Amino acid sequence: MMNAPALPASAADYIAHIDLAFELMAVLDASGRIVRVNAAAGDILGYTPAELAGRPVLELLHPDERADLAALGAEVLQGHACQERELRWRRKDGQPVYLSLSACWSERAGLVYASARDVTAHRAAREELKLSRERLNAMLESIGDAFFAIDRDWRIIYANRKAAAFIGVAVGPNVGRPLLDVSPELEGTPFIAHYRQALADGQPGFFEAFWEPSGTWLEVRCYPTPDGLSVYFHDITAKRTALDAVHKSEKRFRSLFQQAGDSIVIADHDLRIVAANGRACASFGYTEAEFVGLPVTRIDGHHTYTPGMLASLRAGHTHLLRMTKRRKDGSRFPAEVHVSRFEDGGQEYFQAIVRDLTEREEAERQLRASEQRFREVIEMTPAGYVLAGADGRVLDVNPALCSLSGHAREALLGRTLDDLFDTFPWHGLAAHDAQEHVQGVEASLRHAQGGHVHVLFNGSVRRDAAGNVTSVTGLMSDITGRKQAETRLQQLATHDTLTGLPNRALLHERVQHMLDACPQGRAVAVMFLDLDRFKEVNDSFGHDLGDVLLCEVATRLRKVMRPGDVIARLGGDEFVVAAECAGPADAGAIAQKLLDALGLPVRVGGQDVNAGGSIGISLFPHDASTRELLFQTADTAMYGAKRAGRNRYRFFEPAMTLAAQARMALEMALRPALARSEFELHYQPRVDLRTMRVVGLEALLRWNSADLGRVSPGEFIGIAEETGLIVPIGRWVLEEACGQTRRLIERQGRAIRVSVNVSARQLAQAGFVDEVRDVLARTGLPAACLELELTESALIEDMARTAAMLDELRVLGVKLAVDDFGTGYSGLAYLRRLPIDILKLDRSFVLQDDGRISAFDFVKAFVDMAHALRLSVVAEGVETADVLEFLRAADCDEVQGYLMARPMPLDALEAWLDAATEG
Ligand SMILES: Nc1nc2c(ncn2[C@@H]2O[C@@H]3COP(=O)(O)O[C@H]4[C@@H](O)[C@H](n5cnc6c(=O)[nH]c(N)nc65)O[C@@H]4COP(=O)(O)O[C@H]3[C@H]2O)c(=O)[nH]1
Repeated sequence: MMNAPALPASAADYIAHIDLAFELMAVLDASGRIVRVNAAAGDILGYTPAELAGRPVLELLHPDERADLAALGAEVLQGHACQERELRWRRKDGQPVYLSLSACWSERAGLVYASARDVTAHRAAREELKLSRERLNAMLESIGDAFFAIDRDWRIIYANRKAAAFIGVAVGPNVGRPLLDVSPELEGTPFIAHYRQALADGQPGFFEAFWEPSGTWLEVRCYPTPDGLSVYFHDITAKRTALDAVHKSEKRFRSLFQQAGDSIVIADHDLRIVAANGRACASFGYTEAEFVGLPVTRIDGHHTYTPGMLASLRAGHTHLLRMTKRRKDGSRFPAEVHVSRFEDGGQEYFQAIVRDLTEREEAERQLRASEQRFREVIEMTPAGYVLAGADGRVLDVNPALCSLSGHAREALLGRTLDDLFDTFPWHGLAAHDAQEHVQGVEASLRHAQGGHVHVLFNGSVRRDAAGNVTSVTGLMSDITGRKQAETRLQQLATHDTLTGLPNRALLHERVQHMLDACPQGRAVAVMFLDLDRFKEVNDSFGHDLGDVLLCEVATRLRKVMRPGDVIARLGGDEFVVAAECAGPADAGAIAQKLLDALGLPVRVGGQDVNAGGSIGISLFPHDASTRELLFQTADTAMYGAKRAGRNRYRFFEPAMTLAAQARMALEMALRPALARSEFELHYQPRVDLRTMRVVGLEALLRWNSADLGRVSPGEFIGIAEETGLIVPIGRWVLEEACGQTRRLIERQGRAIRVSVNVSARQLAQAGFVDEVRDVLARTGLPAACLELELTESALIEDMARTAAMLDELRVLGVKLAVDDFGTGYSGLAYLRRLPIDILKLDRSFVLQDDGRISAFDFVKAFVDMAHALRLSVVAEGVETADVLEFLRAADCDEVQGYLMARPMPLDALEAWLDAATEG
């Protein structure tokens, strides 16, 4: 023991007392050296107090802890007391010992007072407790179930992770919090009710409940503990789902059983019914209760479950039977029964599924009746019917198809549709995507005798569930008649009915096609052909024979032209020919061939007639670049040919267009000419050949156009006739001629006959006779002084009507002359039927083309014949004395011509007459 400051006596007592303490108590100086320790140091550290006195306290400490103690010592020296700091010390025997140290600094004493409690055992126990808690936790974490514990205040004491996953109770942060704060969803659930119950009763609880938030079924066990409540819960969702499924399936099965469309009856080993569904009750008339215990024979029309069948059922077979079943009221019904056997719970059962066939048999009966009706309809229908399989082979036909095709039924069966039809309208029939139906398709059926029959085909296919064609049905009606009518209609619409040649519409189409296809360097010639003498033939022989001529012309044109060429008739005597050729030379050759063909005489009405023709040619692309222009120019060229003297062909020339334009200008000028008083009459005397006295005058129209100057009748009369202007002009001429002649007669004091030209258009006017009568009445000219000159063609246009009209004129007293006689086709014979007085021989009748006088005998015979018919003969265009003599010798009656006088105005004529009379 070191020298220590003396303690007061009471302190000695105190020390004695301290020595008795179990705790180690020590006094240290400021440097940490032990001043004094009590006796407990021996027990705790193994040192006697003497051994420890004077030693630095740090030496007693475990080396690891020295730094801590040094820091602690520094704090204590600054006046901070140290409380219960656990530090590891080392006993004298080297064993560690844990001391809980408290120390304080006494400023006054300049000493540190320290006490230390041996906590080694306590610390070991604490460690042990901690370990055991960790083991428990590990165990609780490792169990598959969820677990949590709450105290009596419902505060969470512990929750494993599983529990957290289930109820949202996280382990760490929520320990100590009230359960319902952490998981408010629990409120009002069976869980809370059960926990309360267990806490209240002190009895463990067990229940299953559904935990909505996680969608899980939980099996829950809760155990009251002294602290509160421990709760385990186990996820039984899978089990519950499986159970539910079983329940549901059972329920479904039950409902299926009950609601099955067929009756289901289950019988036990003794063949007594143990169950029957709703349908069975409805079908058989028993209630479910009545069924139970009923022997199956009560519902069977006859005994079904024979030993043989039972054995077969027991061998695992099922049976499908067609039988009669019996209801409770004894009535019976046909049924199809499916019988089987099964075991349940070691018991044997028989099940019968009974399908009531009453409706099906009725439906089958109706189907048979409907099939029968269908058969009858098919047999009777006039439409051909064919049924073929997927391979197109004929399976069935009706009599109509036999008669349509000319084959017997047996000959048709087994053939393919392709054999049957020339062209079968339905391609790819067997293909998956073949059309379901075809309707109104035209097809051509092969006939047994060769040839084919046009039919209108309707068909449909049948398919199996996989969409494959299983059969084909077709119905067809004969449309040969309709087809012929269509062809005929087509022919009529595109062809001329008389000659069978294409008409205008088809001509346009064909020529257009030719133009479109015309190769570079080639040409298309379009020729307009007009018969020169058709009108005369028609007029002379009538329309029927005119038609004969047209047909003959068509035939000849066909013969001349090649197959690819186009020949058409536009109407009347107008034909058009079109051909592809090299150029003008070819076209000319073709035209000449045509003219040659037309030049040959045609036998019409017992006479040879020379039709002749005029052809206008236009060449594509030289003359015209479009079809329209090509036709126009060919037409113009044709008029050119006609004007050039007929029976010839002319190529189109641009000048022709000018001529046509000139003609148009003439027409425009002619229209107002009458109103503008541009006309006047000239008169040409007619002389009696025997006396050479003037016996008459011919009134000849003259036009002094304000625009065009003097225009000769040869230029405008034709246009006036074509346009109909000749009617009012002719009326004016008649009135003017009659009036002037009456005044002339008055002045001359002798009868002079005036001859007025009347055109066919005038004669065709219904009121012509009245017009003549009125003019005579108005002008006062005696009817005998008026002679009407009519052309041959005007006379014979409508013979019957003309004859009647001429008779009326004759009755009036007017003389009738036939003008230009000899230029037409009329023979003398027809004149006998008409009241004609005078024949005016055309100049060409007397003179040949080259100016030579015709054969005397010919003219003489003609004049004699006219005289025999009591007709006087006037010769026109007498220019020379030779001709005059010739005519005199031929016994001609009167003459007219430049030799005597030219046509002249009235005043000049009067002077001429006066001079002649005087002469
Ligand atoms: N080369 C020649 N010719 C002679 C001779 N003597 C008379 N002529 C002409 O011969 C024509 C006779 O008249 P047409 O045959 O009736 O022929 C007439 C007649 O068909 C028609 N025409 C004239 N005036 C009328 C009329 O008022 N009404 C109708 N519808 N036609 C008329 O016009 C035609 C031509 O009349 P024009 O030019 O006046 O021509 C007249 C006349 O001038 C002759 O010696 N040599």
